[in-house]
Amino acid sequence: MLFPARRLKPHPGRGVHGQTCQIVASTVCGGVVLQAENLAAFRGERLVFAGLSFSVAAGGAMLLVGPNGSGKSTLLRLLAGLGRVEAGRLLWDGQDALADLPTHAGRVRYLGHQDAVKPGLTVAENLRFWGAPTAITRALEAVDLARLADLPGRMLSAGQKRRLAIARMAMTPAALWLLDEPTLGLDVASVGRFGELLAAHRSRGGIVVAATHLPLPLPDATEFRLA
Ligand SMILES: Nc1ncnc2c1ncn2[C@@H]1O[C@H](COP(=O)(O)OP(=O)(O)OP(=O)(O)O)[C@@H](O)[C@H]1O
Repeated sequence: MLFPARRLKPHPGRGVHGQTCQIVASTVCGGVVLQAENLAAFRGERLVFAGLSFSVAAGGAMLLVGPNGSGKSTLLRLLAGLGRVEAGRLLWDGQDALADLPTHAGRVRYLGHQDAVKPGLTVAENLRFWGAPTAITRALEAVDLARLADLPGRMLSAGQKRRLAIARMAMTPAALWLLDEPTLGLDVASVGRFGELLAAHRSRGGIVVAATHLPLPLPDATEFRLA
């Protein structure tokens, strides 16, 4: 079902214009902005939200907050190119972000509720698709899992699985990190290490959009509330 944008009530979301891109590397180039204009989405037959508008600039972060069922995960899926946009537009650097889904997929890392750890592979083997051994070691050190590198994935605790998922996300450069309750199950030290990865990503001009009910180590993030 198509939903005419002009009938959708705008959401009082705030735009964000964060730092400019500091490093033009294999991640993000300067001035990139993620912009949503009057987005609407259904889940099943139900309109979950409509009229969502916001923007996040390179180096910026936005926290999606709101009660259970308000559509935070739905919005993240939509930003990842995984959901259907019923109305409105998602722009990347001024262009339709979803016109070329493979290109969009290449700029996105999505950390959802599932950690996608393969139980029969070791911790290190779980990352081997994503980089060379040195990069794997670095990524495991960043989440303090290096000493468990040879342990089968099935033997990890919930928090350790989440740390492995974070390591996988951080291994390959991508401009846009989409995080759904990323710190669920993490201990205090792991949240601190995750904060360092987030800061490094943002200092390279990366963008973070995160849905959460918990405090996140994202200084200066703008809140975007879903009703
Ligand atoms: N697979 C699905 N099929 C149909 N409806 C769904 C599906 N997944 C979620 N929904 C509905 O979409 C709405 C938004 O759900 P969503 O998961 O986006 O909310 P949320 O804000 O992330 O919630 P929470 O804070 O509990 O994680 C809810 O009403 C939910 O019942």
